[in-house]
Amino acid sequence: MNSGTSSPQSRSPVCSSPPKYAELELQQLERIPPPKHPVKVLLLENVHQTGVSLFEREGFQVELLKTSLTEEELMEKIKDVHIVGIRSKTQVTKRVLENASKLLAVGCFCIGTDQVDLEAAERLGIPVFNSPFANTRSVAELIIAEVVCLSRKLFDVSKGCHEGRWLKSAVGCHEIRGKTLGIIGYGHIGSQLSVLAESQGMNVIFYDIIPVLPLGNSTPCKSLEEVLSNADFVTLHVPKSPQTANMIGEKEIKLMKKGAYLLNASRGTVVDLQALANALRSGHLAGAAIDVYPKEPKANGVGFETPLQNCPNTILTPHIGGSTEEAQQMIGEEVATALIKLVKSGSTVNAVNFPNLEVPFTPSSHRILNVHKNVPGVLRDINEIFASRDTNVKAQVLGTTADIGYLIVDVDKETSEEVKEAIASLKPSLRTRILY
Ligand SMILES: NC(=O)c1ccc[n+]([C@@H]2O[C@H](COP(=O)([O-])OP(=O)(O)OC[C@H]3O[C@@H](n4cnc5c(N)ncnc54)[C@H](O)[C@@H]3O)[C@@H](O)[C@H]2O)c1
Ligand SMILES: O=C(O)[C@H](O)COP(=O)(O)O
Repeated sequence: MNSGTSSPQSRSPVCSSPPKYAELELQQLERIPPPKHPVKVLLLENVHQTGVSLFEREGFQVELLKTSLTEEELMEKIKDVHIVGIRSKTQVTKRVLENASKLLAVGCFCIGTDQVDLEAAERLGIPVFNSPFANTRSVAELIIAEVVCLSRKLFDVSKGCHEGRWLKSAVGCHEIRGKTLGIIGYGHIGSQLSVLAESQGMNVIFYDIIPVLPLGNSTPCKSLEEVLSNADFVTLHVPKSPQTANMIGEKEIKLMKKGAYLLNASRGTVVDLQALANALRSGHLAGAAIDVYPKEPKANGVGFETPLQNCPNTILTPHIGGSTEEAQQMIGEEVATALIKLVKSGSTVNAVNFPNLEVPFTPSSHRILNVHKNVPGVLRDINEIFASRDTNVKAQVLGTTADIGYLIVDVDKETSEEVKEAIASLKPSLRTRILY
């Protein structure tokens, strides 16, 4: 395993300018006193250097690993970590979270958060952050490229040339203009792709489980089946969920037009790859482009296997939909900024499993945070602790979910360890932290 403290990564010219988004956000935190204790950050899966630099600028101690870790490895490593940053591979399970008594937050440096047990994190008082659309454009562009490549059998003829075979032919090769792209899941990526596809002269139809605004001239369909039976290209942009598990299997592939193409850059659980391989080998489908797999290697190297290997006109990529310098830089900035804000100010804005709260900094205030089980009377008990110590509350904001309450309190006196202990010992308290 390649590891080290803040080991430098290769940087392209597009990433050398200072991150503007982060600058603006972090400037607002400059007046806040630094954290009372050293902050340890563990970053896995080669999180981009922009994130590393932002943490280091705050004086946080960063350890960056190139790969993901197994559950056992992570359980060991996370024990004394305050912030953990992952991408799509690392599974942050309930067991891992229960072993992370110092953990303040999890940062998913990607879109998907299905790799984290969000419910367990919430119940343990740990907010989880992601980057909801920084790699959207990268995925949409990849799909457009693949639609063209599949229509022209580009990978097969290119492979032929590399191997010394000249395979000039127009048979089965088409323009994409006038063809129908069927998008399953019309969220950030699906809708962005819709715009790009129409600009290439494609007709767009789509299916989503919620009502969404059809962009341009795209047409919503009433069912998955309607998209499958009418599209020349079917592309999947749904999240991993129990509803999307194996949503495309033998039955669904049979509904697709003969000679149609299937693309999946969402999650590997969505398509039954053996059924897809059968359809490609039988000639029912004319090609496929697959970026995600039910089981993906935890690090780069050899040994990857899928039933799609050597299927005709089949593009296989190693989960690189969001892997561009632009996307990774933006993700690094966005997620690191959210995590720094959480550490310094308690802000949970954009957390995916937590009440979203933010309280502006006011000089001469002292801030304490408390996460508790959402039961009646907690606020009364906490305020009683302050009142009995002649401490005046200057600002107090509470947000709740069904299970937890998150409280940010600003008071007029520096909070002592004794007061912190009194709050932390309340039965419903999950996590209590003095910020400044
Ligand atoms: N290959 C990559 O590198 C890569 C990069 C980014 C995202 N992704 C994956 O792509 C997924 C989609 O990303 P996004 O940003 O567009 O997410 P999003 O949340 O913006 O959109 C997902 C859409 O799917 C819809 N949906 C959910 N279940 C559905 C179902 N059963 N049938 C039809 N529609 C359904 C939702 O209503 C939503 O509109 C992510 O969850 C992630 O797993 C992969
Ligand atoms: O969820 C995502 O954003 C994508 O799957 C990309 O994940 P990655 O950062 O692990 O490439």
